[in-house]
Amino acid sequence: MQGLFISFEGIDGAGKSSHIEALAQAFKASGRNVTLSREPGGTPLAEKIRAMVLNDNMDPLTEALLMFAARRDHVLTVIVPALARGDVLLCDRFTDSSFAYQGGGRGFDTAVLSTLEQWVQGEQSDSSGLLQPDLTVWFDLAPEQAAQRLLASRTPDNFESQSLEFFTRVAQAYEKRLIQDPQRFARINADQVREAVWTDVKAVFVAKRWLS
Ligand SMILES: Nc1ncnc2c1ncn2[C@@H]1O[C@H](COP(=O)(O)OP(=O)(O)O)[C@@H](O)[C@H]1O
Ligand SMILES: Cc1cn([C@H]2C[C@H](O)[C@@H](COP(=O)(O)OP(=O)(O)O)O2)c(=O)[nH]c1=O
Repeated sequence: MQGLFISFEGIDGAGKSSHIEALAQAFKASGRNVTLSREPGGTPLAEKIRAMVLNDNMDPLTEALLMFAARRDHVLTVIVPALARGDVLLCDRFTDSSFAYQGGGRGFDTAVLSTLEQWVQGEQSDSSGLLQPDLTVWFDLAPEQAAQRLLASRTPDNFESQSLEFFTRVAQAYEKRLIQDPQRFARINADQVREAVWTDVKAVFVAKRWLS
């Protein structure tokens, strides 16, 4: 069976987590092997990098390089092998996060990000160019709403402690990525009760005939 690469995106607090878990269960129930992973992270090396980027102070270039260094290890040791096995790979964040957070949020040069994307994902692809998810599910929620949800839930890290303006830029950068590659994205209205969000998420997978 052909592997499926699905990434999940959105600003912090948009509510990705429980739906990724539910999709993993649904795919397993349909008989598929599922690999669950996340970025930054997903390998022992990349998890060490994750601890640094989420907690240490650094300049935007260092941050961007570390995100892509973690991704390189993740692509080579988890993503490519999982897809070769025919797994459904559910990944909490991928390169769209770098364009959204480093590009949009931090204002870092997106041309440099595109070069890093090419280096890290270029040689893994077939003739079409880059290794990219087959589908990216974008949980779209206003930054004000996401901040409310996070207030109630956890101690903020380097990114979660950013301003509403930062997250507005992150959300705008996601929108730009969607416009550049609309076929790859499913935009979910995350400003609904959890059950309604799940109904919308599930419908995307049913429409693609990946779940019934
Ligand atoms: N539809 C929803 N309505 C209200 N709160 C939600 C909803 N979905 C998730 N939450 C809560 O919002 C917080 C952030 O959700 P989480 O899944 O951790 O977000 P993310 O992984 O996208 O950062 C958690 O406390 C979670 O329980
Ligand atoms: C993958 C990636 C994540 N990030 C940020 C977005 C998130 O704030 C943070 C970690 O994401 P996430 O795992 O969603 O955080 P949490 O476990 O707290 O829900 O890393 C980037 O800035 N660039 C990237 O390329």
